[in-house]
Amino acid sequence: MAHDWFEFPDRDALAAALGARIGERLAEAIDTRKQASLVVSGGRTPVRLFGALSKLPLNWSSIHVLPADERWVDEQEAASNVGLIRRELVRDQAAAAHVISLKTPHTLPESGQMVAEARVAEVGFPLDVVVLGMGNDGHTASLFPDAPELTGVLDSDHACEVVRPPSQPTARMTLTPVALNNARHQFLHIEGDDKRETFERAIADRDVEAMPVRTVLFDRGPRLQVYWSP
Ligand SMILES: O=C(O)[C@H](O)[C@@H](O)[C@H](O)[C@H](O)COP(=O)(O)O
Repeated sequence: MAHDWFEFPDRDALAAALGARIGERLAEAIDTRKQASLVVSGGRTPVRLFGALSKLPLNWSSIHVLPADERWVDEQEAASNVGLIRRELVRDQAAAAHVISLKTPHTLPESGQMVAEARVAEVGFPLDVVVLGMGNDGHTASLFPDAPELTGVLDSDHACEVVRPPSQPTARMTLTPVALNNARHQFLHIEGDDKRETFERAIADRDVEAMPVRTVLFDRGPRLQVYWSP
C-alpha cells in the first residue's frame, strides 16, 4: 500500500478535516523553518477546502501558496488556477499569504517556462504540503494521459513543464513529478464514486502513462494521504 485512505460522510466534513490536517503541517513547518509552502490544485473539488483553509489562524505571511498547474489564461479569467487561489483561498485569515503564479505575461507558455521554474525554485524544495486532485482520466496536476509531452514531462528534471493535451482547451504549465514528489506531505483530494473507482483503477494499472496519478502513488516521495468523500 503506497497510500493511506481517509473517507468522510460528506464534502464539508472532508474539507474541515483536510483543512485542519494541512493547517497542522503548515504550522509545524513555520515552527521549524520559519516558513511554509503550500501547493494546491484547481478545478471544482478544492473550493470548499480553500474556504476552510482561509479561516485557519496561521501565520499566513510566512506561507507561500502556488498552484500545482496552471491553464495558460489571464488571471482574471474564470479558468485561471491562480485566480481561483486569490478568490477562494487568499482571503480572511489567509489574506496575507504570498501567492506564486505559474502564469507569465508571455503569449506562449514555452517562453514563460524558465520564469515559472525560477519562481518555484525560489519557494524552495522540499515543498511542505502538496494537495493534488485527479480527473477521471487519471490525470493529476496537468499530467494528462493524452498530452504528447507526457513521457518527457514524467522524466523531466525541471520543476515546471508545458503540456498541450488535445483534451484541454488551453495549454498548461504543470509542476512535474520531480517537484510534486519532492514534498514533505502529499495529499490527494477526490470526491465522488466515479473518482474512487478511477483511483482504484490507478492502483491496479501498471502503466503510469495511462494513469499519470500513479506517479505520486508509487514514485519516491512521501506516502500519499488520500482524502475521499461521496
Ligand atoms: O487545473 C486543474 O484542473 C487541476 O489542477 C486538475 O488537476 C484538477 O485537480 C482535476 O482536473 C480535477 O478537477 P475537478 O476537481 O474539477 O474534478
